[in-house]
Amino acid sequence: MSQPALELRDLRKSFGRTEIIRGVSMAVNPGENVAIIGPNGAGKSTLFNLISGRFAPTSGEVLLHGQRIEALPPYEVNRRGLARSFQVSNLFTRLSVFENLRCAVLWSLGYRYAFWRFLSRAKDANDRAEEIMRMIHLENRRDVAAMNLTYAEQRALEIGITIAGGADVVLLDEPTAGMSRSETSHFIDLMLEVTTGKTLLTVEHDMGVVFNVADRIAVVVYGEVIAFDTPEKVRADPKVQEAYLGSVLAEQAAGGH
Ligand SMILES: Nc1ncnc2c1ncn2[C@@H]1O[C@H](COP(=O)(O)OP(=O)(O)OP(=O)(O)O)[C@@H](O)[C@H]1O
Repeated sequence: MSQPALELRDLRKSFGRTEIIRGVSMAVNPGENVAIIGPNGAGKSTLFNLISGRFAPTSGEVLLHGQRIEALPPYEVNRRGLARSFQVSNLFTRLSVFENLRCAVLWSLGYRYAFWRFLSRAKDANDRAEEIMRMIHLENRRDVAAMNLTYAEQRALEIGITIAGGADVVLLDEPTAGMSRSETSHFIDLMLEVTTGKTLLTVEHDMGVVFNVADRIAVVVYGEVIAFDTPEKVRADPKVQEAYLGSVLAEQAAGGH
């Protein structure tokens, strides 16, 4: 068995007296595509914040390729190969597609600290930005300001920015939120294409996407992972049906979201 790409060991987080993450342990294999689902307020975003270094856990461990990272700041976690996108847009709205990508590449290379190195390696950064732009199919929108892109294009650009530094573990927070059915299906294809070979964790509310795309699904309810298994097993799990899926699937079948 290979070493997990990402492992959580009895992770806990309290805000004040309230324990929000209540002993989460899970191991994600290299190249695996894991969806995290659960009711609003269950702690999914908090879990992402703990993994990506935005919050320090109250106790427990986070291991990236076997190395503990729970005490590291986000930029250091990022440097070690874990990147995260946000629910709220992370784009420089007045900069073009290409400029946004180039900023992300330069940032990931650490050139913000050394201007002379920046100059000597600027061509590499430009080449990499062009390459990512092609990967996310935005080469025809190269010089368009991010604020003038369609919503789906903005989300594609965000994925490009997230992977710009070459991270091999990628966390995406609600990547298809706010998209129409057809936008979602295009976007999922793109997401899978650009993250091929990478370990992918998504927080996702669209159960159609989750059950079609994920290798395994972690169900978070009230700060605990109550199930972490293949889509078939999670769907059939009575605990999951009772705590979450029963009501959500009924709601989505009725046309809600
Ligand atoms: N910085 C914070 N300080 C205090 N409480 C917080 C903080 N961040 C989150 N919480 C609380 O932790 C709980 C879990 O929130 P979280 O955003 O992680 O849930 P979620 O599963 O991502 O929900 P959603 O699906 O609505 O995004 C909520 O009750 C929230 O109010």
